[in-house]
Amino acid sequence: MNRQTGIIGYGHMGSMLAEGFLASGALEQEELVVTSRSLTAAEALRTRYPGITLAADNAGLARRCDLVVLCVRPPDVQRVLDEIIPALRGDEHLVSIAAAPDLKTLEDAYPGPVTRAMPSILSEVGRGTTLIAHESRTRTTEAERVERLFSAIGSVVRVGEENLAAATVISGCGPALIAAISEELLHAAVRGSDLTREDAGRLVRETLIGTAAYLEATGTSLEDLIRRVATPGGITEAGVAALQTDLPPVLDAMFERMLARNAALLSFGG
Ligand SMILES: NC(=O)C1=CN([C@@H]2O[C@H](COP(=O)(O)OP(=O)(O)OC[C@H]3O[C@@H](n4cnc5c(N)ncnc54)[C@H](O)[C@@H]3O)[C@@H](O)[C@H]2O)C=CC1
Ligand SMILES: O=C(O)[C@@H]1CCC=N1
Repeated sequence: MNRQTGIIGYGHMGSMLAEGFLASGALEQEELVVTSRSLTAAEALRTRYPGITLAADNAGLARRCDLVVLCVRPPDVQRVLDEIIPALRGDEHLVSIAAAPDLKTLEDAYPGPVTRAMPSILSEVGRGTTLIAHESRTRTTEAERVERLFSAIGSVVRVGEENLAAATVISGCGPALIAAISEELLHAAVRGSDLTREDAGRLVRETLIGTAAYLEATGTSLEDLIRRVATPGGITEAGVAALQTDLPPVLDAMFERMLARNAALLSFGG
């Protein structure tokens, strides 16, 4: 039986997964096949890992692999499925990392085992969580193989598909959300003081990195961290109180918009 793993779409995520699976040793070079609309970027990977295969097209990749990971954007998924399904026997494991379509659509399109995996860019540094939702046809051995693969680049959390969108907001989208909030802190400091953008930016970045390191090293909860920094009657307390009053409706609206966007992607089938 063919045991090669295929990655279709060598963009931000596809390249991160290919690099991570190879660097961690989760896949041997000979076990990986990659294809994409343009193979230029993947050719650089093959220079470093000469044993990998670059397939000329998606159907060619599908014919070689028993595990196929779709790493294209939601609007491109259907076209890729149309190309690969005729080339698959029907027992290969199809894994989609796209925000859409949902498992039901994938399951209706393809008779074999199907899984949705939602990685995070943080797996590029080994610190991301991949959310995994398997459909009912996926057998334990197949589920475990996929989870082992993604565990090599970070942690894996199984979620029911009904919670995948909400969990994606936190883990998959989270790095961008935290970066956007940090950027707003930077802008507020520049608007409200004589700090230069460069100085405020450096402080925000160091504080962000330091906060993550502190949480990790001490195991402190977010709530306790707030208590440790916010001296009673001090300046942090004033800022935290402002955030606790004004942020919940902002974040509720953000969450709602993100889930609505996710639902729209799902209803277009991508
Ligand atoms: N960027 C992120 O942090 C995350 C993205 N995702 C999902 O991952 C998927 C990919 O996202 P990115 O890597 O950010 O996008 P991207 O645009 O960087 O990469 C997509 C790649 O697919 C290739 N492609 C497009 N059509 C193709 C086709 N017909 N055949 C073969 N290759 C094709 C493109 O050339 C490109 O290299 C999306 O569906 C997204 O929902 C999931 C979790 C996190
Ligand atoms: O923004 C997106 O749609 C993708 C899914 C999770 C992170 N990036």
